[in-house]
Amino acid sequence: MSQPVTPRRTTRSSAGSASDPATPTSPSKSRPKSAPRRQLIPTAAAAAAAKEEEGEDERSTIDVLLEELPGRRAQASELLRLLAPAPALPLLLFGGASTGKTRALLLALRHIRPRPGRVAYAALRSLPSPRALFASLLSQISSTSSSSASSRQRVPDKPSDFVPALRDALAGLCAQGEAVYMVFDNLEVIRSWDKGSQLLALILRLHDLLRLPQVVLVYVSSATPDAYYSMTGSVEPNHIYFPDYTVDEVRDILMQGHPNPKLYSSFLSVALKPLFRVTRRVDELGAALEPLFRRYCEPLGDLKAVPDESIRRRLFEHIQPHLAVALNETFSVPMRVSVDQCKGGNSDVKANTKRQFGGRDNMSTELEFHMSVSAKYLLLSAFLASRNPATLDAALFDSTGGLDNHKRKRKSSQASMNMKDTMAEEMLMKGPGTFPLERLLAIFQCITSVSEDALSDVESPDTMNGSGMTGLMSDVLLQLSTLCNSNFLSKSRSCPLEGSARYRSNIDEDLALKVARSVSFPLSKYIYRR
Ligand SMILES: Nc1ncnc2c1ncn2[C@@H]1O[C@H](COP(=O)(O)OP(=O)(O)OP(=O)(O)O)[C@@H](O)[C@H]1O
Repeated sequence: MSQPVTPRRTTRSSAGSASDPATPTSPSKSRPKSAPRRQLIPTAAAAAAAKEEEGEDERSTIDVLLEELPGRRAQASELLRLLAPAPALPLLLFGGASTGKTRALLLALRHIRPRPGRVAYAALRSLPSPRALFASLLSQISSTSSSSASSRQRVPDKPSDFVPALRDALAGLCAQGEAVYMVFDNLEVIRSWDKGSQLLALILRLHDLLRLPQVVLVYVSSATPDAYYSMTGSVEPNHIYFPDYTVDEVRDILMQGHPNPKLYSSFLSVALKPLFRVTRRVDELGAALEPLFRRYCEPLGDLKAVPDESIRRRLFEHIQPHLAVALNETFSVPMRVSVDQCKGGNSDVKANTKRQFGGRDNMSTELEFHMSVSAKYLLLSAFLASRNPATLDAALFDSTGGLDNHKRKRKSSQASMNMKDTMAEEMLMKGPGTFPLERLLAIFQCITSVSEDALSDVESPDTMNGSGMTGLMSDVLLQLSTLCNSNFLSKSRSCPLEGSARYRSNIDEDLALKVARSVSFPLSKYIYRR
């Protein structure tokens, strides 16, 4: 896969006459004026030189790093290039969930080998408040800083007090002249905090505010550089994009270090694609595939056996029904494990913090982890039924259940603008509408029939008989009552005229889009907009 490569920006060692980093606490006063700026961070350069001398060893550690990051070769090389020697600008790693940003960064830092205590890592998902963030960073820095005053200091409550406290704590470390890496992982979490936008702007301006060139700020986030830097007015950081993995990359990741690669590869050729349509997240896929692989191996006496064509066929037939069930089941990811493998150096600290992951974006995370595929489709159907006027159902779905763009276009061009405006206004005033069970089921059937049929890959061509869809429909009523109990839908009392209950969706468009994304359903095409 071709990856975008970020051109390297000026580094401190090459920056020459970049802005004066001197601060009251900086060692620059004692430095002879003629000293080149790169001497401020001699260890990075020295380490690089020492590493070069190591020759063979060095090459092999880079190879090891790249091997530990299948699908992220370009990003890993770029990380190494941009992290050492310490760059003049902050670095932003961005991309979707579970695209390996944290893993790549931790492995790269392990490779760079900053001295102990020279990485401060804030796992924002595990930090509940600004104060907890301040405390975490200050304690990590102060524990190694020689400044005894900074280790005794109070944890600031206000962001405005945090910056001087941080500078004070960092000054001790920077005086020793080496790079200090400060990482903010899952930066977007800050937005959800009280007055989060202000704090976020401040965190992103730390580079300007601290003016300590030895401090390398690394931001890890799902948001793009423009999203953050448009609000700070600061210079754009160096950035590295982590795109979603392709199915082949996920296969390489999952195959890593497997004791029986031939057997596992034949299993993945059957099981990975259908699950990949439900989620692209490596951690979720790993968790969902593990029990399936045990099932797959059941008919085998010897787990070390290399399966021939006839065994593969037998195993395929054995796993097929389990796969269909798994697609409709809960995904559960017990714990993030990547950082476990990043043992050694400073990454242990980070591993622990990362594993405490939980936190603030629970709602969407829980959804991704614990809602079955059919429940997701049902929720989407309910959202559409509440959101769209019933009169548009016929135009939105064709006779085979799909979205008939042509028909929809013709219809909408026939409808008068006035009618549309009134309808849209009414919808806005009334909020989400109620709908009967029959309409919900009709929409459910339509969208499940046109969605990228998640079950098609499970069925071999000669056994394709729609049994998967029957499975998807079979527990709909049960799912419906679960969704009502969990307050995603509400059920009103029976309508005196119709004599049956009506339902209403309680979720907003953002959440609906998130659910739709997780099953690759093009929801926005079905949402009525004026
Ligand atoms: N290239 C890879 N090789 C091996 N495992 C990987 C790779 N990429 C991701 N993973 C695994 O996927 C999970 C998530 O990875 P990681 O935490 O690095 O993603 P992330 O992009 O930081 O996610 P988020 O934005 O949600 O924090 C981890 O368990 C990690 O081990």
